[in-house]
Amino acid sequence: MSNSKRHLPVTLVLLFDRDKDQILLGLKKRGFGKNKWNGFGGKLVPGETVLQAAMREMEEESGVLVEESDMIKCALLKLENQNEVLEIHVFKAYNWRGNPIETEEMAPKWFSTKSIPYEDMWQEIRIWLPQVLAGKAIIFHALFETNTPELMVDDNWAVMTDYELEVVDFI
Ligand SMILES: Nc1ncnc2c1[nH]c(=O)n2[C@H]1C[C@H](O)[C@@H](COP(=O)(O)OP(=O)(O)OP(=O)(O)O)O1
Repeated sequence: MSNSKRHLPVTLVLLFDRDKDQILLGLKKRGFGKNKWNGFGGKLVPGETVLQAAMREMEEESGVLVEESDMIKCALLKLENQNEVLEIHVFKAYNWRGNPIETEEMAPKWFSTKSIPYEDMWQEIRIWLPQVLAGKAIIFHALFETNTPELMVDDNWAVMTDYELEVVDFI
């Protein structure tokens, strides 16, 4: 991987109801990734840590509050194209406060972990999410070819050409 490329950190939070064996996903209503199901997250605002951004984006997009101590880092995704590297810091959580609500950005819905709508999600998630569902912590690095002038690795424009997935003890 080239270190000279711009690195863009973003967050992603996956909420799990262990009793029902369900995961909370949101249907993105606007902008980048519109009409895809995903966890909740986004870009950092200046001065914010990754963890603070994860908590803020979770609450803004779903109405659900996850305490810092309940955020469990479970994956680091490095999605690289010819221009930059999108670094997605993924947290899982089993405890939260509040009920998921529809927001301007996301429409939330609980899914059984056995019927995740992979066909309507980002192309890379079907590779790494099963590892997280199996309780593993992972580092995932994928290369994309894109014809867009800047990131993103939007699969309307980009094709994943290679990837490696490493199971780790701690991220
Ligand atoms: N392949 C890919 N490209 C881009 N983003 C993602 C993926 N896979 C993913 O899982 N994601 C995640 C990473 C983030 O959680 C979101 C994208 O964040 P985005 O909605 O652009 O950030 P916001 O800060 O919320 O931006 P605004 O929509 O408010 O402008 O998808």
